[in-house]
Amino acid sequence: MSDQTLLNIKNLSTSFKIEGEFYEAISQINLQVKRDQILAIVGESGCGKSTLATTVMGLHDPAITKSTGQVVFEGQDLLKMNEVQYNKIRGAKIGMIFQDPLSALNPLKKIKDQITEVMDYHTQLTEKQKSERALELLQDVGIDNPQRTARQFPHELSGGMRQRVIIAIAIACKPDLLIADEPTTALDVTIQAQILDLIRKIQQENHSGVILITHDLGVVAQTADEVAVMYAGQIVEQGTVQQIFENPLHPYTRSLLRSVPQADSENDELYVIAGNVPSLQQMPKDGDRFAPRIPWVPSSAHEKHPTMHQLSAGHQVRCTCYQNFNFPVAPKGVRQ
Ligand SMILES: Nc1ncnc2c1ncn2[C@@H]1O[C@H](COP(=O)(O)OP(=O)(O)OP(=O)(O)O)[C@@H](O)[C@H]1O
Repeated sequence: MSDQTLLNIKNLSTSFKIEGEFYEAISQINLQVKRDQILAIVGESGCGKSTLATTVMGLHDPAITKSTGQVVFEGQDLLKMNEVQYNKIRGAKIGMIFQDPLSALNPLKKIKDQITEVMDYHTQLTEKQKSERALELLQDVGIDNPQRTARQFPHELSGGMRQRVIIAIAIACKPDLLIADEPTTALDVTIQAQILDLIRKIQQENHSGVILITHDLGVVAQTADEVAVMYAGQIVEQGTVQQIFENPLHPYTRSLLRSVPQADSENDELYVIAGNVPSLQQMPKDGDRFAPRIPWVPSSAHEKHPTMHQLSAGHQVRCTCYQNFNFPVAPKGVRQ
């Protein structure tokens, strides 16, 4: 493990209690995040991306959630921490940017007070210093008139401005690790690009590590260094952004890539991956979890209990099924 590793997730599984039984939402996750690196986690809705983030942040109710494995952050296993210990790290060393800025902000508090609040908890700064820092942060995240925005309430700001405020709060204490869960989903494309540039800029300035959660491969291509593709609670492929985009191997990665609209092929019908991500109670017990959605591939092509295979430095794929087929995503003429 390199010295630059900030977060080392080992065999992490999280289960939720549903009607009295626990069901796994993420299974045996192994991932590392280094300083100066943006790791994207990509997959359709329901694949477990947010569960992974909220497990790292320690945001689950222990009465209905069980996590096993390790989440080693700067040498300490977060899963072993109590709430008091966790609170010292959350917001200070690990910052989180949430998907929906409107619900993440308090509608009744002015923007300045929402930014200084996190400093009340984690710093010894005076009131004056905190106010100055709040204005500085608003400026850092590209807000033109920080004094005015500081006095406003969330509903007075546009979606893009609110997301900038959320980022200001997340970076107020210069965290080593930033977790951004679908940070641009609610924004239009131009603002989306600005917010992604901002996250990249902050990451470079602070030498932090970033986990960027998204269902959007365009966002991944534009922002990430490393990519982990998740399907049904498992990582199915992992590699650098070049490895994943230039040599995708797992049929799920290939399907996701095929379903991205291409600017240069207007006439092609957009590929839609048939079926749905299974619910936790209906998770396949054997075989590749994606197999039911590619029924033209015989089950003999899949490993009974698929494991990760190292293909080249940094590039791993689950299941050996990619070896037997040069997967067309769906053979021509197959009706989905
Ligand atoms: N508290 C919970 N109790 C029971 N099931 C849950 C809970 N939270 C999430 N799940 C289930 O776990 C699975 C993974 O959900 P998760 O939200 O992590 O996926 P996701 O990839 O982040 O999707 P999205 O982008 O829609 O948030 C889903 O089947 C979801 O219904």
